[in-house]
Amino acid sequence: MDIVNPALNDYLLDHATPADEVLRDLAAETAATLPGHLSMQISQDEGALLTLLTRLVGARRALEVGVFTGYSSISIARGLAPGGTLLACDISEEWTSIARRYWQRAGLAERIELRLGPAVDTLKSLPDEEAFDLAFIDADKVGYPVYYEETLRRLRPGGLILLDNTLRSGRVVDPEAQDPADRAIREINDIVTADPRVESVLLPLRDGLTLVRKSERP
Ligand SMILES: C[S@@+](CC[C@H](N)C(=O)[O-])C[C@H]1O[C@@H](n2cnc3c(N)ncnc32)[C@H](O)[C@@H]1O
Repeated sequence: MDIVNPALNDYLLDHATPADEVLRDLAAETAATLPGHLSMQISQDEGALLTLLTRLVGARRALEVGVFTGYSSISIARGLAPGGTLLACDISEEWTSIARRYWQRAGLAERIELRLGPAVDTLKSLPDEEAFDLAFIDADKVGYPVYYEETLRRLRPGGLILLDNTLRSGRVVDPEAQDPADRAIREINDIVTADPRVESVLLPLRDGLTLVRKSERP
């Protein structure tokens, strides 16, 4: 199911900050070497939004769950405040080796720390303190409920969590869509909406992007 009319999609892409040469080359290399996985990469307008939101939050410490070949990590790292850093989690040595090359080329290698391994283990191994200003969650969908909880407890009040693919190509409203990822996305969408600790909105950007702001303490 197209979330947005395809012609409008093209128009939206044409009216966001364009990708620079590094991101264009990364998208081209991903398309050429991993064509079967290209849909995992975020789009140019979503990348522009990540940079913009990271700047708006004034993020110095960011977290990413799901790196792939590095498009979103570059987009986030570019929006960080001076001296800011990104902790990037993934399980794939192969895919993140491409990311590492592009982080280097973008001049961001010193600001991004890669942790390889199941993200749930990485998150649970982090100190239990409100260290992060912004987090982007874009890994295996069945993990979203636990990634959300482990991230929220480590997010500062006023910080932002971004959950990607929260429309699942429209499958969230198809009663016949019942695979584990479909169920997990419906579950996390319901959890976030009912969570008194946050305010949130699900945007129909690409495959759905949910913005979740952790409320200040009363
Ligand atoms: C949709 S892709 C991420 C796309 C990326 N954000 C981008 O902009 O190109 C999902 C990533 O999650 C990773 N992943 C899947 N299961 C994981 C897990 N249990 N722990 C950590 N990473 C995982 C995959 O290796 C893959 O790179």
